[in-house]
Amino acid sequence: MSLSPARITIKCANIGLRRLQIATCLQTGARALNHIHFGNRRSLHVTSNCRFSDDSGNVSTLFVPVPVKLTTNPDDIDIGAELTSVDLKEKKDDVLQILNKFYTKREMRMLGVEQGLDAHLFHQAFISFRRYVIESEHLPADLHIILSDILSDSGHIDDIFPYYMRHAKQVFPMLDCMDDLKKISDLTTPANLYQEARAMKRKIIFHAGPTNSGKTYQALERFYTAKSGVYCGPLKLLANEVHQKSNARGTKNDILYL
Ligand SMILES: Nc1ncnc2c1ncn2[C@@H]1O[C@H](COP(=O)(O)OP(=O)(O)OP(=O)(O)O)[C@@H](O)[C@H]1O
Repeated sequence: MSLSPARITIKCANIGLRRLQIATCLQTGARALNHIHFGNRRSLHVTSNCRFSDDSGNVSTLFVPVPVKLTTNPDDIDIGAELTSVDLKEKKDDVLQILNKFYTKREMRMLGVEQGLDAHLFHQAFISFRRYVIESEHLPADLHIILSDILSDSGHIDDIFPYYMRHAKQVFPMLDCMDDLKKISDLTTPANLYQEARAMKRKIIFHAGPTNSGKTYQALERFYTAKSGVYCGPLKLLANEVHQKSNARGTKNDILYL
């Protein structure tokens, strides 16, 4: 994106709050930060004495399962059924039994944990997987064959795991990038963030003072007269106000809502 005027007014919306919530939980394993608000124009207040509504205090409850599309076109060729001559829909109850056995196996849970699925995620992914298997018009051939083999006692229930996991990663795509997610959400050592920017020689003027003492006023006066600058504000209204005032004073700037 190219922004021609030298000034940009940014309104920081809620986009960061969920990240902060996840970050805090990932780092501390603590309860969610349910109240985050900007009390005045310069300070971010965080209240951390609230619990998750389910009271589990578990970061995985923050991840919302992605619905997986069922295969619903009955005209598509069911390769699995053609190869195995087994119609899984006719054996729905048996398939359900197999899936439920799979779900209750401790070894499967432990394998799940190794892949980043705690009890909550394992359960959520299983509900989606079971629905996918039972309600799809037909299944991918490999999964169909595995289930047919298990039904005929020539396969083992544990063989389901890779297919369950493949599904789980569709339901929870973050499973493939949990390490990266933890890294970018790491707010525990702010001094190590933005190393390139910190390496630059910069002059930082910190305005401290009581409410209504003119901190924003002084900073904005400097903003209006500087060669370039960015104003970041917590409210759309504030960003609009600064944007309009700045333009009215002949200091052209763009506004960007995040
Ligand atoms: N030197 C000044 N000349 C004219 N008006 C001023 C001056 N300093 C402050 N004001 C006005 O006083 C009001 C409060 O100032 P400002 O918003 O800058 O205070 P603040 O310290 O940033 O407050 P807060 O802590 O609530 O954010 C504003 O309406 C501002 O325009």
